[in-house]
Amino acid sequence: MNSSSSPLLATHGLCFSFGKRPILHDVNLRVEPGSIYGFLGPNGAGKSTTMRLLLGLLRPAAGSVQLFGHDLARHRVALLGRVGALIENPSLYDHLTGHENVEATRRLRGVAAHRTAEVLALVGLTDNAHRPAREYSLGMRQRLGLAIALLSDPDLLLLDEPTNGLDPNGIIEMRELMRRLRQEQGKTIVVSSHLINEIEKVATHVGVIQQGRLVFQGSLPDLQRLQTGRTRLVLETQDADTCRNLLPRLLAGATPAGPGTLWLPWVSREHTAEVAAAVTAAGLPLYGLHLEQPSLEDTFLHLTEARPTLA
Ligand SMILES: Nc1ncnc2c1ncn2[C@@H]1O[C@H](COP(=O)(O)OP(=O)(O)OP(=O)(O)O)[C@@H](O)[C@H]1O
Repeated sequence: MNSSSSPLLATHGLCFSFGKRPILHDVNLRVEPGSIYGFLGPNGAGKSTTMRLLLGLLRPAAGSVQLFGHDLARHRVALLGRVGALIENPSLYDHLTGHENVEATRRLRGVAAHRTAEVLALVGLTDNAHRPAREYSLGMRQRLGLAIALLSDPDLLLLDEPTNGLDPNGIIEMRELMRRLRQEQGKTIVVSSHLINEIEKVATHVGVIQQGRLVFQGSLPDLQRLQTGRTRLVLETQDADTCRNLLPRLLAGATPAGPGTLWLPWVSREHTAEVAAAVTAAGLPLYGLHLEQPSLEDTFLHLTEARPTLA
């Protein structure tokens, strides 16, 4: 991550507890301007709680939130004026049309009248703007919620699981919308999810939270490099234990993965050749030797299962 530019959003040692129960521990987020920051973590990891802290809806037990280089606690109103949020399902008036829903908030917030048509166009709802919201699909409701969040033309968008419950089409539309908002409107977006496969399609940067701790933060290529680093060599033989006992030095790092299967961390082509030669020389059958690269999802699960060391 480019550490020379100043982040648009940063948290410093953010801690939070619900009553006596600690929920977030020393979370240091860093979101660069113009990025789509995928905030990933399994259910209950603390994503929504973090989002609420970023919006000043909860007060940290320790640590601070900086938005646009300023302390949120000290300049709450001014800073949050530059943030749009979609937290949970948007609360809409079902009997009003999409257009009327946007208008209701626009008037309340004193935003210029031309913004209504603009935000409806941005989220692709112009053609359906005059239908009642109760006729909208979940995806359309989410986009209407986003339109409302965009009214004041915020620099930063905080979207908490915006694709939750959407059908595949709705997910694609939301993803394309996020991309467009970044590329054409210059928005910075923090989007939470529990699905790496979803986030890797849209995010430029990723933060992984597990049990209230940030266990990884970096660019998407950083995460992909971590995945490559977990490539393993799969050795198929008659009996994995015998093989390990006969070649203790060479197979010291091997993990049994089945009666006749060993996993080894991948080192090099030469090492692979050495393993093949040694197994054969020891008189053991070599049924197979191949490389296996874990999926990004495997790497994500590994991160969220392992204890934190990478943040
Ligand atoms: N109001 C509350 N009072 C007490 N505990 C809470 C409250 N809200 C959330 N929690 C607990 O805080 C932890 C973090 O919850 P949070 O909603 O932030 O997780 P999450 O990562 O957003 O997961 P999910 O996707 O399931 O919402 C969970 O263990 C949850 O049970």
